[in-house]
Amino acid sequence: MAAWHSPSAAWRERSWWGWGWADEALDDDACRRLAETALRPWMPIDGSVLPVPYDPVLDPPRLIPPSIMEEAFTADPVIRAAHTYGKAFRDVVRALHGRLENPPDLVCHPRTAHDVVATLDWAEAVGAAVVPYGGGTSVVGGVEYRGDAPWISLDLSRLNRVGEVDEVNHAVRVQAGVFGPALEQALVPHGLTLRHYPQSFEFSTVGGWLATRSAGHYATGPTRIDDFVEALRVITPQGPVESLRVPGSGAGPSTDALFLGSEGTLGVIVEAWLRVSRRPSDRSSTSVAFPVYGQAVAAVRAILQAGLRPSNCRLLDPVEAMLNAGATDGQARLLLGFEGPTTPLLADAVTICADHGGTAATSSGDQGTWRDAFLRAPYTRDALIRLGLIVETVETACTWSRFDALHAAVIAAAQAAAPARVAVVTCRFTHAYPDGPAPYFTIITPARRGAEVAIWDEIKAAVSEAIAANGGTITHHHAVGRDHLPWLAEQRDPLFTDVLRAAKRTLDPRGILNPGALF
Ligand SMILES: Cc1cc2nc3c(=O)[nH]c(=O)nc-3n(C[C@H](O)[C@H](O)[C@H](O)COP(=O)(O)OP(=O)(O)OC[C@H]3O[C@@H](n4cnc5c(N)ncnc54)[C@H](O)[C@@H]3O)c2cc1C
Repeated sequence: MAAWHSPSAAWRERSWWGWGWADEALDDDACRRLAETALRPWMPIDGSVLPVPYDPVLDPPRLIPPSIMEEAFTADPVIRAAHTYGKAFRDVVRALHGRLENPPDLVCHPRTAHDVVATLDWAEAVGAAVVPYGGGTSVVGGVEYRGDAPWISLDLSRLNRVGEVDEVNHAVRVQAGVFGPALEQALVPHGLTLRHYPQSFEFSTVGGWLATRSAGHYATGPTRIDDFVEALRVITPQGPVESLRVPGSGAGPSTDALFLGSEGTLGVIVEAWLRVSRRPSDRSSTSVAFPVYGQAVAAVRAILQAGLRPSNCRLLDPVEAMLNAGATDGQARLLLGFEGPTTPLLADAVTICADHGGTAATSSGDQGTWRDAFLRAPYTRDALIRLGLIVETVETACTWSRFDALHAAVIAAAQAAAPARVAVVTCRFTHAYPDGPAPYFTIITPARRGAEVAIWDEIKAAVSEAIAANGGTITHHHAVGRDHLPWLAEQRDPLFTDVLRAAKRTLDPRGILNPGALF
């Protein structure tokens, strides 16, 4: 199999069909062991393992690269296959079945902003669609073109320079293709940190975070990427747009706000100034067990509303705590962490938990177990898919007063839509704010081989309806892409959609940028 350019400076093969590094995927024997030891007792599976396909065979590309930029383009089938989908369940299962009906005709790796301009000009001239691609970790069909035109996947991973680190103003200038770890490494010698990165950290890019308005690894905030952006440089088919680098501005609606979350439909983000902060001198953490889930929810709300801002505040329901933190006592777990001179703050939060019936652990063992399970989770997910399970996540945010009903409705909808009504549904808070949580549900259910995507789409539709009916957003941080469009229409005012369409017509009059996403 051809090597695919890795996000780091080194070359390492990334999986073209599944998550992450190819050499970290579970092999057939490991999948079988997983089936025997962990699954058989509670999931009806037959134990067979869907094979990993050989190198993909694709139709020949419909485009010939322009001679002046020939070296930036490739039609290598493995690279085209790798850029066909993102990394959602439905992406992995389709790739495993060899269903690569609409791969990009070409993949382009620009090295400069000028290359981006030239690629957009050329695409307009030949009538090709252009889909910006950062790390390709979208879980909402954000990097998958579903139209008929020939198309180019514009892979920005070679725009990978971390520029000036501005120690005076605590900011860094960074190109959009830089991956999270590379950015953090560049900040370490300056004693600085971004203190914000998505959980797909290793494989997602700065441009991807900005274009999707990713939410960070840390649970409370400021966790929205918007707060970290000082200024942007965006290339649109009509020319570049830049914003002014200032700490704040009341000069009308913000330029950055238009492009943050625009998912590659209005322009290609090529560079950003991001706000950074001093690396914390101190960290403290604990986990708190709660026999009553509702009490745990109330404790999280009380912590946030008391003005405490934990850097980690993840509430795992009892099933999530069992599967991912090894907690077999049937209790929920709150993983709590603070940064900075933190001991009194942690003690305050623990006191609030005790008032709600929580007991703090004497060691932070749960945190370590959970973190290890969490980092391995996408590889395990791919193995479970090969064993015939549907494993997928759904996330939202709602106000505290809506949470109980939304939580119950999502679980009921997933179970009712699952085959034979057998589904494990777990919930954790990835983020929590003074006015509400961001619940993140994991749904595991057996699939009929070959019908996985159709079954999942039914579950997803049922769950999305339940979210909408209970006042939740269709996405807190996974973005809209193509998969969330029907429910976006329910929550976004039509007049505002018209405003966005007008912006699209102005910046991208021929509609070449990521057609079908977000609108
Ligand atoms: C296992 C897993 C864990 C995840 N965990 C998190 C999490 O903790 N928090 C979170 O927020 N998300 C998470 N996600 C979702 C995803 O990782 C994020 O949306 C991430 O920000 C995408 O970054 P990327 O570089 O991979 O972007 P891509 O997937 O390449 O692109 C995403 C979208 O942005 C557009 N885009 C990409 N780069 C640019 C650019 N430079 N200019 C304009 N448009 C661009 C693309 O066209 C596409 O619409 C997770 C996904 C997976 C599979």
